[in-house]
Amino acid sequence: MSTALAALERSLPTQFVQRGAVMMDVPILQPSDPYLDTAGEALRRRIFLTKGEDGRGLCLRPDFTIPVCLAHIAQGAGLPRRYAYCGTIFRQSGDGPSEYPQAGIEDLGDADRAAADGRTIADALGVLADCGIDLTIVETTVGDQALFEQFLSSLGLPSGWQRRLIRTFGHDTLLRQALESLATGGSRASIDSLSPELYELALARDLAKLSDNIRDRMEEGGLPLHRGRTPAEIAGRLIEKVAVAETRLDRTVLERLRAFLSIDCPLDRSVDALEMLCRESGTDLGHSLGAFKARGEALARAGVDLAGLRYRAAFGRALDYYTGMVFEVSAKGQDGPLVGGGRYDRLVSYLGARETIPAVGFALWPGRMASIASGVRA
Ligand SMILES: N[C@@H](Cc1c[nH]c[nH+]1)C(=O)O
Repeated sequence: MSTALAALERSLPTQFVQRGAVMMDVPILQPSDPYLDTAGEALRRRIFLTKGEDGRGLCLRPDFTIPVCLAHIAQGAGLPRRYAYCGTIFRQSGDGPSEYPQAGIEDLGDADRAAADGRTIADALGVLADCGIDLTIVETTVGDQALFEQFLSSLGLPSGWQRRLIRTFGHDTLLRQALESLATGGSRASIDSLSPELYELALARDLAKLSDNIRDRMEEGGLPLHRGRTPAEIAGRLIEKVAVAETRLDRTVLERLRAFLSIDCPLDRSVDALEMLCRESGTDLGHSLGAFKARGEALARAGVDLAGLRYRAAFGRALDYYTGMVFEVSAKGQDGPLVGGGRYDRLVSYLGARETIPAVGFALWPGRMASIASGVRA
């Protein structure tokens, strides 16, 4: 290990504790289901999977966010609480290494979401600076999953399309392709093999008749039996699929979506840009825009210069658990982020907590930091 990396790994826990976090150790071997359900396509493919003696799916931890939340639930600790970690994560990669150091802070249970978001970005930048990274050579990009979802719902797209677009958020190419098929009705191929009878019932959104028809076909053995899916569930999906395939987006709606996605400006100008778009297109971003503004103010109060951050409406992170702010810090000219993080308000209850727990965090990549750091500050 390089001496720069070893020095970083020694200093990061102290820096986290100074920022009010408690260090947490989590096992390397983790249950795989939470990752398979929430990690998003890009990460899912890179997970090292195995099985326990009892057949339970396990994996080598591909990040710390999920294990930290699971450990928090298991310990039943009080909230709010900031957890920190520094250790190895495992992600398969074709040519490069598959083990990397990762360190970070997860902030659980702070109901003041704007303040917690602001503190997260401020801490991420503060830690980089304290590790000897010149902040003039880094670029911070901020996006907002909730704002994107709110904008989609304001367009009145069928829910299947909204879900499809939400899944592509954070993958620029997939998002472009999805917009392309929305413009041309290009996803019809996905329903070409559907029988005319099923197609008509799905198009008419006749759930009862469609379910009956599917049940009959299943009983006759005409359709493969999907383990665990009822005829009504299959019918519901089919209705959605046909609606998605049949939607060709109205030009003006598509232009509004493209105009939103093309917003790319310094963060201090983002509220003006969003408000102008809303005014021009008659869109109401409601509560999400309010939360976005409050976050900007909290960031400024936390000492972050908003003019130095970039807001990109199409910026998302390729993990499915995010629900609000997402961000990355990268060194200009270097591949891969130094820091990545965001808000994930649904994850902790999904993992088993009884109540909804607001949560936000960031992870640092010490290997990348070591190659550009000029030395940890004493
Ligand atoms: N676990 C995420 C980063 C993160 C921490 N907290 C929230 N997001 C990653 O590995 O990219």
